[in-house]
Amino acid sequence: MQLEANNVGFRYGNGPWLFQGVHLTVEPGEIVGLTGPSGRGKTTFCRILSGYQKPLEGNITIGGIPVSSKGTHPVQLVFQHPEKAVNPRWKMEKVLNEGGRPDQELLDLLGIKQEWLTRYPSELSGGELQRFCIARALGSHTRFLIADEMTTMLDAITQAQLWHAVLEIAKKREMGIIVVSHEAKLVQRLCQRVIEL
Ligand SMILES: Nc1ncnc2c1ncn2[C@@H]1O[C@H](COP(=O)(O)OP(=O)(O)OP(=O)(O)O)[C@@H](O)[C@H]1O
Repeated sequence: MQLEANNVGFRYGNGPWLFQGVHLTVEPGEIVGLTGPSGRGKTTFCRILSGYQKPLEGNITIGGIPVSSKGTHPVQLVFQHPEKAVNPRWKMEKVLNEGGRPDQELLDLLGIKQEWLTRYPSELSGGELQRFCIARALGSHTRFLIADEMTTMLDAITQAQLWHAVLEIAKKREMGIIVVSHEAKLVQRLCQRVIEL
């Protein structure tokens, strides 16, 4: 079942249109890059694809059917700032289980240590926290993952480790991925095709 953006347009309030008439199709298992200059609306588009924001024009479908607003969204978004994506008052075990308990294999692949589970978000590094956000996004209902500058703040070794884990899971589950990144080399290496917003 493919993910489709059909003729999507959006603007904030009465401001100028950020984009209009955007078409995008992502097949299961496909890895697609999304680039464009800063401020063009990539993050906004990602939020629309993953159901956080309604498009003002057009719609988003999976397998030709509009995505239901009920239940776990099949398109999950991981973005650049993990500290903004977690409840600071929840211990990591609770954060992790928000989308259903991930299996141990996934936690091991992402290098999540048991001892981190009893800590609060403020007691982890950005890279450690991002591992949890990725694990949470990779729940069993996820069909498409959107990685919006997901590893931008990480060192090269951690970046490679996390992408290795995500690609392995994606391959196993035939999950599609949209990669948003300013790092042209990363996009080139990971993606089968790249579209410009
Ligand atoms: N909630 C909001 N209300 C009003 N304007 C907003 C809101 N969120 C974002 N914008 C504006 O919309 C434009 C697009 O923002 P967005 O974050 O989607 O762009 P982007 O392409 O992801 O940028 P970058 O590459 O710098 O991350 C920007 O000019 C931003 O200031």
